[in-house]
Amino acid sequence: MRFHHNLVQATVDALHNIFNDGKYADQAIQKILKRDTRWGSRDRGFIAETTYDIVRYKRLYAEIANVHEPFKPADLWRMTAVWIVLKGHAVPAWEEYYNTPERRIKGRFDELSKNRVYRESLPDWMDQLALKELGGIWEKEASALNKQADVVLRANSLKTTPAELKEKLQSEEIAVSQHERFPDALILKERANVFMTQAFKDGLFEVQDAGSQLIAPFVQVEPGMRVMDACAGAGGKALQLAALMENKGQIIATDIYQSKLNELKRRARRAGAHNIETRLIDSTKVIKKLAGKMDRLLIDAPCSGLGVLRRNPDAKWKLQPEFIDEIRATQQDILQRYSTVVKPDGMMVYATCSILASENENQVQEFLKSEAGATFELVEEQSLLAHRDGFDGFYMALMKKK
Ligand SMILES: C[S@@+](CC[C@H](N)C(=O)[O-])C[C@H]1O[C@@H](n2cnc3c(N)ncnc32)[C@H](O)[C@@H]1O
Repeated sequence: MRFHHNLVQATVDALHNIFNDGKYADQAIQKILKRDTRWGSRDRGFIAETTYDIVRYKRLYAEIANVHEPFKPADLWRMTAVWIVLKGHAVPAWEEYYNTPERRIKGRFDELSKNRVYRESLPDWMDQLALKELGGIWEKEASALNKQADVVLRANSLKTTPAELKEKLQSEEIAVSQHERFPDALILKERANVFMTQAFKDGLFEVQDAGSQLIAPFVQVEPGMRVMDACAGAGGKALQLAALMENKGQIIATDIYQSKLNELKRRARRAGAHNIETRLIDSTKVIKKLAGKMDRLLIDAPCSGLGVLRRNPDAKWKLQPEFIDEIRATQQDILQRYSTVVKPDGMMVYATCSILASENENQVQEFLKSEAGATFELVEEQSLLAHRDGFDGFYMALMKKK
């Protein structure tokens, strides 16, 4: 493989923004990619994938390169040299790579790989917490969460079918495959910028992981129902709920951030979803007004995001144990307060993109034992794990109001 100095320089700059300035990896990469309009898709792919790879394996690469945070530019260059050697490529004869100790790098890799926290590049606290909660399967899950995630689309049934979309994408030179477990999902055979396609501009699909696509159907909505999507964010699940409801009935999408709800409205227009109404949660009144009125409630709760590390590897370095404690309290509070909107015989789904029992099953059990939860019964639980199911990690519980 032939390396280009300006592309590695761009990678080093992106890493600086992520590691030293605390920027989110996706945003830092998007910004760097705007730097040179002459870069083609291969160049862009190189910068994005190399940056993500080094973010994923930060602890391992930093240890091998013997560098420490905050990283100086020379340290980041050393980490890219480690990446090049471990990928089996010849190190370019550039000044930054002068005297790269290739044999030592390989030796250190073999030595450090015996220890999971280095091999899978994990903070100690995260490794211990996940081991405590997941037991023996953590080993395999940690490794699966370090694999690059597929790009998965959800065909928007308000406008198209998966078969029709597949053809349209093919005409735009994007090849996709289908998966029997995920009926609306199309998986890209090769990475591409799907947001540039006409099919996207026409609202024929959304980018949504296959695991995430199982949550809205789990809510068992029907056309004409009144449904609340309590933690709607920018609306990934709300748009899918609208499609499942064939635009009939009402979806009340709430969040504590107006900016996310604005983005939801924009996406809904593109998708042709007309039955979504957004409401900002800026006081307790919003929930009180809806008490006992909803046929269905979806709580797609804020969580640690440990199930989606393949997509957000920088979360390994940004997450703190205190945040997970706080988010657990928020999850229980949301369950307690929002569950009041469900009418008798109505149903509620609690979902997260976490793989920790303390954010999932244990939260549901705690809720069911509480006063608010005593009027609900658990119908079904489902969880997805990256190593077992091949997609992101998710949890969902369906509860019925007695
Ligand atoms: C997992 S994300 C939602 C993703 C979204 N449902 C989707 O499918 O794209 C969780 C959301 O909960 C919101 N949130 C956090 N605390 C909340 C609260 N107390 N009430 C409502 N939403 C809240 C966050 O702003 C965030 O958008």
